[in-house]
Amino acid sequence: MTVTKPLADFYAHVDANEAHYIDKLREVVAIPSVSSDAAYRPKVFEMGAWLEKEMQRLGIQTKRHHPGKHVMDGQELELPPIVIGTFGTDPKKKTVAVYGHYDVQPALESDGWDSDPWTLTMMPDGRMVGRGSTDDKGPVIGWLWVVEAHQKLGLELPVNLKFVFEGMEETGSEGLDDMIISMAKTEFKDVDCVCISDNYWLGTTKPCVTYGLRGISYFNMTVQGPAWDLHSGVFGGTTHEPMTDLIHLMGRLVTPDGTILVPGIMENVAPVTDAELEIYKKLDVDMSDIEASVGAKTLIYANDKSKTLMNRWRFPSLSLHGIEGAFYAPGAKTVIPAKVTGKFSIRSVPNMDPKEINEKVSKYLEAEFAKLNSKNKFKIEGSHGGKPWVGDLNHWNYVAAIKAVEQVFGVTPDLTREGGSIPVTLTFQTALDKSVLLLPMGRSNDGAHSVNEKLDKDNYIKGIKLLGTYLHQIAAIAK
Ligand SMILES: NCC(=O)N[C@@H](Cc1c[nH]cn1)C(=O)O
Ligand SMILES: [Zn+2]
Ligand SMILES: [Zn+2]
Repeated sequence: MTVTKPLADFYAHVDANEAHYIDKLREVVAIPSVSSDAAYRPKVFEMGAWLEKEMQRLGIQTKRHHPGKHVMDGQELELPPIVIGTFGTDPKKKTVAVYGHYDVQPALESDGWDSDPWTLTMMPDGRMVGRGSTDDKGPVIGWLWVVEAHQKLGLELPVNLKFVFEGMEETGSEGLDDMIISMAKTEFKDVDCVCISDNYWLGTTKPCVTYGLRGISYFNMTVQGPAWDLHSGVFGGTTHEPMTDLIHLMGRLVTPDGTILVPGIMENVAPVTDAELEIYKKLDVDMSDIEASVGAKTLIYANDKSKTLMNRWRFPSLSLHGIEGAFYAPGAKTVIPAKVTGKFSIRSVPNMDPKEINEKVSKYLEAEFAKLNSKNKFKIEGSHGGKPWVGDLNHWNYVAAIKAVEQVFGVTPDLTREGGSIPVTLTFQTALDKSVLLLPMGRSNDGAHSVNEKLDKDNYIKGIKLLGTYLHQIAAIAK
């Protein structure tokens, strides 16, 4: 594919500024903007302020939207600002809305990291290791470098941009949906399409364009018994133990082969069509890549690529995440915890309704708890959620993204769905009535949410080129 002079200049500039982009990634990784932990909330604000300052330096007009307060860990906390940026308002140009998040998942070196999660560590093979490198700080700042490169080159950006960067994505995107809905006819009235770079390639070598996400319904169930923690030598065998009840209930949610045991949960999942089966058979995925991302030979359908991808993308799954209040430190403390909270989530797919999921899960667990004849107290609560999303692959937004991948990488991208959730995606699509697509920067083995999260240098640099090329393609196609 021929590359126009402005894009050739843009690519050369991006290559020449690699060290600057890496320095900036180092700066943002060093801000532990963990949204799920009250103790880190000032750091989330610091990261929002960093972005705002950087955007202002580039001449992007910024506004802060304050979603208000929420309660976390028993504390009332200010929600971090949603940073809205406007770059260009030329009515002759298309306006592309770009969404990303500046919060990250928690990370402790003791979880098994090989280096400090908050120090970007450059590996000889090109991996840049650090929390948030791929999810989602690398892609978020990548958009800024597209603007910066055009400015430095004196090149006009062929589209207007509307940035939406939030600091609560990893913890339920509180306040974001309401903001987008309320500003659909004002702030976002000129938006023509939406692009989100916050997911991963299917494998490690071929880029993709993504048109679907699963939804999520996250639950906390609490069993409370004794007024305080007890000595198991004194009270073991004489009192109902919260942990025993909880483990029983957690074991009633899902089988080891992933079958969800909540009655009726699969009712609304559309049956797989023959046409769909064909799509999955044709997908070019290497099972060993998926196995390598797991880091062990534990795949349920190790020899069946279609089943593996369908269970990731188009069937629901239920995962058990943790138990708050349980003893988990090294050593042998003989405690009976007084109160424990089990955390689990269901990834949902089209036609499943979050309200119905909540009702079915609550009714089932309450009935299962009643069967235990325990004198402990039980409570089940839905904490946060989001609906699944599927986009229209035939829209010009997708044509532009596919062409951009072909131009930068010389291959036609995989067209993928994704098992993770970005609740705002569907909100953008429905509230603005515009096409939304996902254009990822990172690879399948980046380890988002896991230990040793990384972004490969090559993906970062080519990713910046990809995001810029996509904007040029939008301008060229959508005239
Ligand atoms: N990169 C998207 C992502 O990681 N999304 C999270 C969203 C979420 C929901 N609850 C907690 N985090 C995901 O887990 O899919
Ligand atoms: Zn993310
Ligand atoms: Zn994430």
